Amino acid sequence: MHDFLRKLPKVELHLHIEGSLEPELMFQLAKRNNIELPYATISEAKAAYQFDDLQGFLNLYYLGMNVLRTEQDFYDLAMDYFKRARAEGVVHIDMHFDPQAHLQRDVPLNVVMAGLLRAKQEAEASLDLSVGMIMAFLRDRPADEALQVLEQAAPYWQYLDAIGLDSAERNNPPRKFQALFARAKELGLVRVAHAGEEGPADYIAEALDVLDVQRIDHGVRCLESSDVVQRLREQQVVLTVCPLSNVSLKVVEQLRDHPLPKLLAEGLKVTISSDDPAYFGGGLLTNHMACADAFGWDADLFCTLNRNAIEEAFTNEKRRAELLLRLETYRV
Ligand code: HPA
Ligand SMILES: [Zn+2]
Repeated sequence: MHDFLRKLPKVELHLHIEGSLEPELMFQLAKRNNIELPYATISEAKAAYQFDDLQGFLNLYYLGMNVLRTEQDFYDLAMDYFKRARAEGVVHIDMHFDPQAHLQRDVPLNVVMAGLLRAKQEAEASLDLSVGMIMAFLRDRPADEALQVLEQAAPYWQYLDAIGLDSAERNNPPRKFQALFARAKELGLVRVAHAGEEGPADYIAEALDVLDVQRIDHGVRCLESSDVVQRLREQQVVLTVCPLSNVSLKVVEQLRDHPLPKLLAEGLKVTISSDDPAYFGGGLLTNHMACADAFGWDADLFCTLNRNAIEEAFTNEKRRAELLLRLETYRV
């Protein structure tokens, strides 16, 4: 099965590019930019990646990205991940990025966008990898700051596939960002949001009702409400489930306890993603392999999960048709 999964054309809809920053690159960029790291060695950094919850992870995630300063840094960050993912058989990535986390450190939006867009264009031209762009807003920051950043991003609206909502979920309900999401809708931007990772099932319903999102990132806690499950099933709202992330952040104790089999049994539109691969023990292939080991899934199921992801990916219809064909050809 592992060999099948390695070659399977895989698509991930939920990846934070800043969470793909491997300690090796973090050390290189720290040196290049003359920045002191809180870790003496690469192995010390890796050893620190033990989390009790989402907040524990976010603290190190925001610390790590402090090495990102120049356009070249953002290009290197993204291209490093794109090459690694492509070598693992990934053919499309919808990439979240967190402008507020960089603006707070006085890294301007044009630096972030120029680096990421250059990497995207190069990946699409030369790596046979398509990339969607999701500008994410930090839900533990003020709502009016998010609105200002969206307005400030006007020159880049044309390059965005969607806006997203991430960071600390508890006590930051979707409704806090009603105005932001209404503005994004007015601009014709697609909307997605993290909901039901650490927050309750209510937040999933609220993200659908108040933010009018097209996707739910994570969403695993939907199982706590049969109403929410029914709704997700009826509307076939895609869930971007991140198995190894959920284990690392103790949403579940171990992968065998993960609700993925239940989500599938409920008839939900499930996909698999890596979330923050540098922090959670591996990329999309590793997540697939871990699920194969934990749940004994067959090839058909993995094809279905990736077909779901292709159907929902932020790409053009030509690329979508090409990826669907490639998946079907691989299956037989
Ligand atoms: O898993 C996550 N959840 C919420 N916010 C995040 N920002 C990066 N990764 C995550
Ligand atoms: Zn996430």
